[in-house]
Amino acid sequence: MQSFGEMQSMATNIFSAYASVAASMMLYRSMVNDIIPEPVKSFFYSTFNRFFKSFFDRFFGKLSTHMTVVVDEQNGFTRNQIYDAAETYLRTMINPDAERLKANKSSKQKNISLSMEKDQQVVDSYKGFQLKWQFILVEPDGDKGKFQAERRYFELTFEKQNRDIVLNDYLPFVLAKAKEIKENERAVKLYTRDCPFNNDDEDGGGNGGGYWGCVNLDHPVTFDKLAMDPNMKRAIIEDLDRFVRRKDYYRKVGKAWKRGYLLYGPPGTGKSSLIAAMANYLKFDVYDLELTSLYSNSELRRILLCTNNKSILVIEDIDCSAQMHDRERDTQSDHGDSSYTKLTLSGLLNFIDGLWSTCGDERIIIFTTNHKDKLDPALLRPGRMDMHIHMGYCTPAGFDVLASNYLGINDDHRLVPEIKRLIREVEISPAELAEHLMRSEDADLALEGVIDLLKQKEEEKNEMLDDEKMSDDVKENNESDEGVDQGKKRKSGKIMRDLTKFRRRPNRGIGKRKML
Ligand SMILES: Nc1ncnc2c1ncn2[C@@H]1O[C@H](COP(=O)(O)OP(=O)(O)OP(=O)(O)O)[C@@H](O)[C@H]1O
Ligand SMILES: [Mg+2]
Repeated sequence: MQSFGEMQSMATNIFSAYASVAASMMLYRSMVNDIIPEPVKSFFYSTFNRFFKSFFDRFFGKLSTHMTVVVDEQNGFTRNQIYDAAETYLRTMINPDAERLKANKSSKQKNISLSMEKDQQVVDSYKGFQLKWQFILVEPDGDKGKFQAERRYFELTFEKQNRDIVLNDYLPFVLAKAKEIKENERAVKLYTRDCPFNNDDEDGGGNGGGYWGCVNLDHPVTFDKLAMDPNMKRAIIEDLDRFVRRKDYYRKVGKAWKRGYLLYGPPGTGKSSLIAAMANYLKFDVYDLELTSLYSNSELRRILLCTNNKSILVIEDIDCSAQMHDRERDTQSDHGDSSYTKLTLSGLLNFIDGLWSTCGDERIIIFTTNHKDKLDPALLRPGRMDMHIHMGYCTPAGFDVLASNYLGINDDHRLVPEIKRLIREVEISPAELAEHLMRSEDADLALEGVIDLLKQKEEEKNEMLDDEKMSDDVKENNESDEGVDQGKKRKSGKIMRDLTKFRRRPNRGIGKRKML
């Protein structure tokens, strides 16, 4: 057995032999350079270099305690997933003191990301040992490489004894981590049928052959910004979490990996905002489907089949499905063709339950309505929509969220108790409150404006109650007093008319706001 010193001197001898051979070759090269034709020369040089390189690699490789895994960008004609994952993962590991960095941003990303420069190294540690990543970029070789692409790869170097852990644990860990980073970086998209843009050029999918246009859904709303019942909010978040982690469970019970929500409540109570919060939370794209723009079940099927996984299909104001039945008659008369499949609510529901549910994964469907009572019973039958969520008028707890969100104040502000008292008395939507809270940057002024608004609503409510009481009294008198004169009768009729007029008055100040 040779000692380390002997091995070292042997290596030195071999190295000096290589150096002298290389020097002679240089001399020889310059002598024969002019005589030997180019193709013969290049064959000779490459064979020579390859021979010595593999000899030295093999010799010193045996002595080294480290090993290197090469992760090439390309795997034949396809991309190497480990390379892509390493690139993403290493972005988060780049040394803050690095002198050179590369900055990138694609249309799919929300923020700028950094990547490694040529020959840059990153040291990572995993389960108590260290690994070194190095990014290598080999540019094409002069004229010879005119038609070659540059070669990019990572070298991952670590101690040989950790080989199994690196291959079986560390690399899968890098793959999983990169997936997580990509999900977080990804901009959520809003797809609509009438959008002329398609900001989805990178993966080429998603626009369904032109059926959908899309833009980034840059809606800043998150669950903590939503004024709604805290228990309901928690229940929704838990439901979403359970849904996304139960892939295997859905498979096991033989159910499509889909979830349906029905959001109902008056205008301006946050139904559309809740959808945006769900999309931001799950990083799911949103497909906003306007049913009134469709004329047949087959058209509906085509566009629904062109939606991606991990998405939310939104059908707002589903109570307008009544119009679908009317349209059914219209199209029948227009086409005069009984084989033409008109768009019907049952067509939509059957498709969602049937074919659409068998293709694709992680799909959410959300219907919204201002009038749950007007909905077709088919939509409300048990099992159709998994969760019915009521978005109601603002509560005192909801006001705390709005006040902190819009004015940065909490409930120890002197005007807040009065506002909360009034909110308990009257019906006001978060949208209407939000609009008043934004009217001044001065919290006192904004809150005083809110108090005025609430007092006005309280007054109207009291007036209405008085009118109601009066009309009940008049009715009672009319019934009991047979000899009531005509003048009194006219008066009672007027009160009744006024009251009906008042009741029919639209919810003032609350416009129909479409957010998505
Ligand atoms: N619950 C809420 N929490 C926070 N802000 C809200 C809430 N509800 C409404 N808002 C504010 O009011 C605006 C309009 O609300 P949104 O469009 O979500 O209401 P909606 O229930 O969808 O109304 P519609 O029935 O008219 O579609 C939102 O952009 C948001 O600023
Ligand atoms: Mg809405």
